[in-house]
Amino acid sequence: MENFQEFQNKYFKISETSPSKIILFGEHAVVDGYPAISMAIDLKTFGTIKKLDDCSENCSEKYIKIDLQDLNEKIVIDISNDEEIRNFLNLDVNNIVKNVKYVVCAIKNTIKYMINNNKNKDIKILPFELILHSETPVSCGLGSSASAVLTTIKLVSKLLNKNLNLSNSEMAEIAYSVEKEIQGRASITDTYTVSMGGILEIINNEYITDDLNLNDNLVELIQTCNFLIVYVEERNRKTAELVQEVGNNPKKEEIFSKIGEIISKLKTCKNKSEFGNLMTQNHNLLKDLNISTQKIDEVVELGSKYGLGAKLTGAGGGGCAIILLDDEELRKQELIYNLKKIDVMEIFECKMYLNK
Ligand SMILES: Nc1ncnc2c1ncn2[C@@H]1O[C@H](COP(=O)(O)OP(=O)(O)O)[C@@H](O)[C@H]1O
Ligand SMILES: C[C@@](O)(CCOP(=O)(O)O)CC(=O)O
Ligand SMILES: [Mg+2]
Repeated sequence: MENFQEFQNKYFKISETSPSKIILFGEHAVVDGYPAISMAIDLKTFGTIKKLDDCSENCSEKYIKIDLQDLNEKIVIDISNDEEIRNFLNLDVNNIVKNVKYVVCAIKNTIKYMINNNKNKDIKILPFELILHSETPVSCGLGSSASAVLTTIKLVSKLLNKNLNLSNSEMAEIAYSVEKEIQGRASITDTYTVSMGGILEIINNEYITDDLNLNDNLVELIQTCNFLIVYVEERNRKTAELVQEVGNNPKKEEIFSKIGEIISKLKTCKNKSEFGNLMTQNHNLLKDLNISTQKIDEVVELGSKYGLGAKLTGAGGGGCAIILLDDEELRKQELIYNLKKIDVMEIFECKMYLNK
């Protein structure tokens, strides 16, 4: 009969969750160093990991198994010998055609980080099975990529060394390395927001949290705001493509600096009406960047009519919009009624996520 240690090794199962995010101001411009304001939200990715039977040293077949339920994809990575492991750690994930690249890259970069930072000198890459599921709709501007990546990093680092407690900023650093590797051009916004929780300001690709001098008045104002998240329509392009396209837009500097000016005005913004107005102004600049769609514009119009302002959130090209709600319940009901009339995909109440 197996002893307790053997039993634990065999069935050791770890579960983790991570939030997703909205960008209140500054998407795309933030990739070029302009400021952005983001907030972690309570729509989560869940994951679980367990060791697979680690057959004897001479065993010729060892695998990492990944089950990505939302993508309907199952993947197997061969780690049977040193050469297979080396190949995996040197893998160019952008050669993978399927959408599994974020999670595969997260596993690869976590293992590399642990090896390079000597957190676990004799790190043994054990066969394991990882399962992910997200309540955040995938690829629609709510940072599902960052959320799936962070959940994977938490699980893999814990499984490979259960005494190792990577800090939130270490995990954010690994998560950012993944988004950068896949997007090419990427800011730290999504990965740091889901890792740190709360409200963040990003400037020059560095972050300021609300306990690190982020403008108090602004944080207080945002905390009194009620946002609605509207999943307007499916996005047919990934963030990576949209970011490249915007990067080649000849008007981008002019538009980004106007987005920067909106964020400066935010610092002296006194009330929700002004805040909502600035959101709509930010949206109009994203429209000029050609990343909005007719249906998102319709939702933004409804958001400005029945709420206090609205904009698309994330990379655009479809996906989600956020609306700042009027405090009057009747206006909210009118808004929801009109959103349903134009057949939006889903409506979420927006709750801020704070890291305990
Ligand atoms: N639940 C998930 N499980 C596995 N991979 C996911 C999940 N959610 C997102 N991803 C990965 O992230 C990609 C979408 O990322 P991206 O285009 O940046 O959209 P988003 O705006 O949601 O971050 C998916 O194609 C997939 O590779
Ligand atoms: C467009 C961008 O500013 C945010 C992308 O967010 P999402 O992947 O669409 O959730 C890109 C980035 O900051 O790296
Ligand atoms: Mg993303």
